[in-house]
Amino acid sequence: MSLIVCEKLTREYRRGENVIVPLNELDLAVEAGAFLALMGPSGSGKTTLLNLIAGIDRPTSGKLIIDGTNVASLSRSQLARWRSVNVGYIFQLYNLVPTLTAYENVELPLLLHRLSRRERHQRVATALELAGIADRHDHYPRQLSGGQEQRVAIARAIVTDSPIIVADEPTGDLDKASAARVMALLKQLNEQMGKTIVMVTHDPHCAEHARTLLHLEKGQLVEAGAAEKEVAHAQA
Ligand SMILES: Nc1ncnc2c1ncn2[C@@H]1O[C@H](COP(=O)(O)OP(=O)(O)OP(=O)(O)O)[C@@H](O)[C@H]1O
Repeated sequence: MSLIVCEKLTREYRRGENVIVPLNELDLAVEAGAFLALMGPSGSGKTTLLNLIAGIDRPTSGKLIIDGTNVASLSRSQLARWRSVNVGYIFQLYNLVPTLTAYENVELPLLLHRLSRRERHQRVATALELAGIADRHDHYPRQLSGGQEQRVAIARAIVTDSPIIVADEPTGDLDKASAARVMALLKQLNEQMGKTIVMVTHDPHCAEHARTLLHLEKGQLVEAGAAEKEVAHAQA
C-alpha cells in the first residue's frame, strides 16, 4: 500500500460569497521512500497540498490516508500529536525562532516527546551533525547565512526521525552553492535514510534531484513529467 494516498482530496476557502478551490478532487499516491517534486504555476495549490500532507491544514472533502491513518478524521490535538511523530516541515524562509540558538531550535520539536535530557541531546547532536551544521550549534539565526539557517531547519525537520519530510521551496531564498548543498542533503536523507520527501519547487534544477516530478494546475495534477522523469532516472 502507498504511504500517502489522496482520493478526491479537496480544499476550499470561503470568503463571503467567494469560494476558492486550491485543491480540486486531487488523486495521488506516494510510495514510501519516494522523492517527489511538485511544480506548477503560482496559486495552483502546491502549498495547500503540502500543508494537508503535513497535517497543518484539513481537507474540506475527500480522503487523505497516510500510513493507514485517515488524517482528516483526527481531532485537532490528535493531529498535532500525529504531526509531531510523522512529518518534518522545511520552509522557504526557515522559520527558526530568532531568540533560540541553532541547538535550541533543533531541540524544540523534541520537547513534545517524552525523552530524557540525555536522549534529547543525542538526537539534536546527531541531527546537527547530519545537516553539516554542528559547528554552529551555539549560534543564533541572525549569526548564520541563509544556507546555514536552512541546514539548521533541516536538522529540526529530521530530529524526530519522522518518516515524511515536506519542503516548500527549500532553496527559494538561497544562492546557487547553498541551494546545491541543501539539495544534496535532501537527496542523502532520501537515499540513505529512506525518508519520503514531498518538495514544492519553482526551480527546475532543484526538481532534477527528485525521483518523480508532478505538475499541479488549478488544484489538479496534470499528466507529464512523472513518467518521463522515472524513465530518465532508470536509464541514468
Ligand atoms: N488560508 C487561505 N485562505 C484563503 N485562500 C487561501 C488560503 N490559503 C491559500 N489560499 C488560496 O489558495 C490558492 C492556492 O494557494 P497555494 O499557496 O496552495 O498556491 P501555490 O501553488 O503554493 O502558489 P505559490 O507558488 O505562489 O506559492 C491561492 O489562490 C491562495 O490565495
